[in-house]
Amino acid sequence: AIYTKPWQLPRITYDYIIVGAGNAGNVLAHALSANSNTQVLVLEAGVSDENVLPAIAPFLGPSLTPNTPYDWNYTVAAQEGLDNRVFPYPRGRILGGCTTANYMVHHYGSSEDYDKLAAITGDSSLNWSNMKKYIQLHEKIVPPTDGHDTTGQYDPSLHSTSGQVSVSLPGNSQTIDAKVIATTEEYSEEFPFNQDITNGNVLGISWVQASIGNGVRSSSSTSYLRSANSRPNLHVLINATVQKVLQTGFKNGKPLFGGVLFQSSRNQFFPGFVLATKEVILSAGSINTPQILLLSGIGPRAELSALRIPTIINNPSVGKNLSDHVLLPTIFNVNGQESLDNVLRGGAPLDAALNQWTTSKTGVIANTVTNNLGFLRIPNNATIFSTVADPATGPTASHFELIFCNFWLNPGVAMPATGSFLTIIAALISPSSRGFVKLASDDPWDKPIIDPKMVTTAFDKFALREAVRSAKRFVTASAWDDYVIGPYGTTAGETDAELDTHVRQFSTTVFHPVGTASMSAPNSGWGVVDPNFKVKGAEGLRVVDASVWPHLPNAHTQGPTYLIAQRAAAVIKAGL
Ligand SMILES: Cc1cc2nc3c(=O)[nH]c(=O)nc-3n(C[C@H](O)[C@H](O)[C@H](O)COP(=O)(O)OP(=O)(O)OC[C@H]3O[C@@H](n4cnc5c(N)ncnc54)[C@H](O)[C@@H]3O)c2cc1C
Repeated sequence: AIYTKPWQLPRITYDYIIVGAGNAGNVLAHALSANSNTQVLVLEAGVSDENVLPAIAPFLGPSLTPNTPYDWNYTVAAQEGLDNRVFPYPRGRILGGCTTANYMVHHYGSSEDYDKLAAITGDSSLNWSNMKKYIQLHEKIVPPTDGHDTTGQYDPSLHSTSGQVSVSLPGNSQTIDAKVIATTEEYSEEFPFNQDITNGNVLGISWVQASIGNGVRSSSSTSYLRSANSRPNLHVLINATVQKVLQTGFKNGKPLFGGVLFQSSRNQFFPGFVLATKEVILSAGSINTPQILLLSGIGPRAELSALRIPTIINNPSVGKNLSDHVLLPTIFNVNGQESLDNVLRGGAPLDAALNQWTTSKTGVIANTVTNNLGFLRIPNNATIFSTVADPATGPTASHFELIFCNFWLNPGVAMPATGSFLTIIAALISPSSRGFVKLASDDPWDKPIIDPKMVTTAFDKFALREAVRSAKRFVTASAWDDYVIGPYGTTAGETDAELDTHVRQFSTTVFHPVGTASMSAPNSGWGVVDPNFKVKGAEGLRVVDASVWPHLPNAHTQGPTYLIAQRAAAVIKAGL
């Protein structure tokens, strides 16, 4: 059941307490409560997702963030690599977490992302050949809402029809789709068609798979949580912001964390207190998980002491190693009225689209923001590799991604009042820049300092320049001849200096932070959790969310987080 007030909770002692009903947290809630003798509590800071229209209607999803009641409303520290700009850093604060607030692109990444994780941790069960089996438990592939023939657009043999989260091909075809696919035929060497990246090879241009079923969003809340919610042994408390985990004793000579303090609001005088007899599991995401660890006295001693927080476990890695995919719009002026810009400008076209979705769950609103994307590599003989090591997770992993959007998309920059646009987002997939999350104070209600240090390395600058050049080459294929008029604004830059200016002025985030509670080998000198997700130096405490990825996967991060959470559920159930 879902409770809204702390005093409604039927118990104060549970077997497992999960912090965060997000992407990973709801997978664990579903898996651990499957045993009716196991008492499970989930504490979620955010609000209910019920009847929140933009959380249901896919194309409205981007309006859930930034700066709304459903967002943690973070901003990044001034980014020195980006002209010291400050911009929003959205995170879902709602049942389902980021899976309720995200843009629904859904896939798992490169086999090399998992094989590298296995190599780093020394645990072969994290390699792709083992991890891909969790797709069966996780995913339920369903037909697109427009019912079109998907033959050749994906490989059914790689997918599951019996899991929890609905996944589908685009449900609303667009004018640019055929041009993208025609380009993969004309320029098949540089931009090959890849039928389905679920096979672990991401390189090439593909049809998007999205966490959408029957024209509505499928989140960890509408799937995993909803299907477990009637179990009497699963309690979920929303509006409950965890302040810290508490040491309740010692076990095996290590501090044991068996208690959790939470508040409904900053003004609540007595915090709520609950106890876990087995484990506390932090699934609060890449920003809030390190925040809670630090507030609990687990982190770099010098940083904690400066804020008068007693250090229980001195671990310099907590909050460090933050990395994120960089989002850089490359925008083109295009002919005609068939882009979606008129829908986005509101008025009659938007009303008609909303009406169609309300009555039939079809049309523009039933779809996410893109129908095609591609993962690409910088050539092996590129000059940059004579001075820096390749940061990709492997030789068949990518350096950048192109995402094709049939409209103006430039976060934080208002769209022009007239005109039609094509945006090819160039996303940096293998950044070598690393940043951090740290506390601003010892007050759990103060926002942490988030500094991803975007585009602060020579590789990242090089890769983004090449990504823009790649996007511009893409639209020189003949399919675009009568459509693309030319690059808009600073997308037109040709020289390195011009493109660097474009990068500094318009780069933001694809919202994929990872690494702040990195997984590493049990006895390595860095990292926060071991390969079984246990916090190093602690008893009774695990971290299971995107923060454990030591490197960014070649994917939008919900799919890899779902697989990691499935793995964690198996590990916990096996008593590892
Ligand atoms: C705007 C946006 C668009 C995105 N688009 C995509 C996309 O198209 N495809 C894709 O694959 N990925 C996308 N992502 C990223 C992806 O959704 C996330 O990386 C992933 O879901 C993170 O999972 P998580 O379990 O680590 O954290 P989350 O899903 O964020 O879950 C953390 C949960 O913990 C709760 N919480 C945090 N602190 C506390 C506390 N102190 N007490 C109690 N509860 C707490 C949060 O409210 C949240 O519900 C997007 C993200 C955003 C924000």
